[in-house]
Amino acid sequence: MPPNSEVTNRRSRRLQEQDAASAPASTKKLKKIRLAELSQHEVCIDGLVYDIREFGKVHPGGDQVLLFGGNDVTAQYKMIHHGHSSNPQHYLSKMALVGEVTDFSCEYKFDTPFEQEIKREVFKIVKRGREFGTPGYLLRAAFYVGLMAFAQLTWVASGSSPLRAVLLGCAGALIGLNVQHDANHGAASKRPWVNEVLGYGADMIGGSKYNWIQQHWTHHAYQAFFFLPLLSFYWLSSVFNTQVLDLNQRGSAQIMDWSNDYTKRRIPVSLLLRALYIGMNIVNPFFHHSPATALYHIWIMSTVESLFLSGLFSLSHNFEGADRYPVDHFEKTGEQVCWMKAQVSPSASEAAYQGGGSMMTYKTHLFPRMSSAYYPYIAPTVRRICEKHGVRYAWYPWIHQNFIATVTYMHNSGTGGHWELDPLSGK
Ligand code: HEM
Repeated sequence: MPPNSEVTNRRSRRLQEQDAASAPASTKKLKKIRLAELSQHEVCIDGLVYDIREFGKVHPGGDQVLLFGGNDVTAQYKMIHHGHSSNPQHYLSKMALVGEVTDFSCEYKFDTPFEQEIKREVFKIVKRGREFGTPGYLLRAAFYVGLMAFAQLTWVASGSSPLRAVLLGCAGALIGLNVQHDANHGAASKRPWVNEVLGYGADMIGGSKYNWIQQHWTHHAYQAFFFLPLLSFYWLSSVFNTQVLDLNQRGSAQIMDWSNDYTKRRIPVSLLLRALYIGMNIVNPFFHHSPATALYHIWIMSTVESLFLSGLFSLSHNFEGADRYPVDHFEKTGEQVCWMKAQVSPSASEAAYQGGGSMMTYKTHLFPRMSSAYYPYIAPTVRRICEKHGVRYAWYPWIHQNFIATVTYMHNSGTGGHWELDPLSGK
């Protein structure tokens, strides 16, 4: 998804302007650098610089951690590892501390009473270390993979048809929502290789695993800035997205620098998978039908997949009263914003869960490395704690309620009805 460039530019400007006078005294002997000077093997967390070259070989989540090299990953690191706040030094000491950043700043406050209570209560329901895909989830995933394989094989071997187009479109969307999403969150399984393999589901439906991860972890860390669903153009903008050529997701590149060797090594496999996708799904129909019929079938398949996927994206992030910019308070006052509250305010909805496991947005945003199988079980607890802390929790038990809130939101966007300033006069 393309980001709101004005907002992200504002953020990076703000970061550049900050001065980290707050560096811990014990780190005085470490090298001092600016954020822009991080090497591709280094990450910054809370203003400290860690070399992750060796750590990449032993990281329990797999070597994918190297994808983040060269960046400030404070928000990403904290949100991905729900358990580390209890004993941060224990975990951080697994990485080689090499320096400190002089221009570090973070708009978020972590480990707030709200965050602590949600974690405490949720981990009474889900055992820590067992938050990955349940046998039920894996069975469901196997079904969706089987459906996709069947839909793809019949499309290729027997030729496309309107019915097969609908089947392939639906199967692709279900892979996107239920399989690759959990896998690329590192939540489908405790075994990194299972997540690694299932994550390629993104490439099987016309996208790119690595571009998706780049966009998605940035969306999670700064979520409200990164959600503009493209509705029926979703498929077109994925399949013909040239960002697969260098695996550098331009939208998130305004915040993150993805150009490192780890990423570059993934380019050949991503290109191969994209060529395979185009061969099977776009070129193949022309061998079976006239050009007009082939295009008609491709249009049905792509529209079904796009509307299925982006319809749910829209429902879960765009609704009446959604807070599009939860770090506004930080911008205006310099006071950090509770990260977990910022995750709740721009997300909805229970309803979208009906169409796709990962779309129960609060939960995927609060616990990104928890399997979507658990979301319905933790939902009442999260809701209760939000109510207790006065955090707005947009809850739509029925999909039509969510739909009405989304249409109202879009109407207001069109008319400028919920703009802070008059869109024409700017006053
Ligand atoms: C943002 C960059 C990341 C950094 C700096 C980082 C760092 C760490 C550290 C220091 C640990 C503790 C290691 C230990 O106890 O031996 C850890 C554990 C772990 N990481 Fe990461 N990680 C990152 C991204 C990821 C990603 C993207 C995933 C999966 C999607 C992931 C999955 C895990 C898992 C499953 C564990 C073990 C369970 C836990 O401690 O929560 N990490 N990581």
